[in-house]
Amino acid sequence: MQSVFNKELPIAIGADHAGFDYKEAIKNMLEKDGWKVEDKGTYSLDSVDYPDFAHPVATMVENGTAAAGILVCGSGNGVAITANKHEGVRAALCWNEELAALSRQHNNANVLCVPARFVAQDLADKMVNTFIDTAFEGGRHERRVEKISK
Ligand SMILES: O=C(CO)[C@H](O)[C@H](O)[C@H](O)COP(=O)(O)O
Repeated sequence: MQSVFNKELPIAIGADHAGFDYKEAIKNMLEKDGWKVEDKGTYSLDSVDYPDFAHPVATMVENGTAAAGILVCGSGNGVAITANKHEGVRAALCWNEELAALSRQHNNANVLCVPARFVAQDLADKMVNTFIDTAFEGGRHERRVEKISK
C-alpha cells in the first residue's frame, strides 16, 4: 500500500528504557519496508528519562524534518504528554489497531505513542503499519483539528 506520509523524509523514533526493545524492532521493520529512520535513542536498556527522547522526535515533526514520529515508553503517557507540548504535533496514545487508524482518520495524528508494557510487540508493529498507511479523512475533522491550535 502507498504510504500517506512523505517517504522522502525519515520517520523519527525514540523510546526510554521501557520501550527500547520495541523501538529496535519497529526500526528494523520500517527500514525493511524502505523507510529512512532517524533514531533519537535511547540506545540501551539503562534507565533513562523519556522527555530526553520524546522532545527530539517531536522537534523533528514540529520543524518538518520528519514525516512522522514513533515514541515508545512503558505506558505511552510520558512520551505523549511531552510530544504534545510541541507546536503542530498531534501525538496519539494507542493500544490497538482501531485506535491507531482513528488517530489518523479523525485527528491527523503525526506521532504514534506506544505503551510497551501494555501491548505485545506484534501488536505494536501492526499499530505502526496501520498508523503510517491510514489517511486523514478531512471534512468535519479538518475543522476540529484546526481548532486544536487556536
Ligand atoms: O512515561 C512513562 C510513565 O508515564 C513511562 O511508562 C516510563 O517508561 C516509566 O515511567 C518508566 O518506569 P521505570 O519504573 O523507571 O522503569
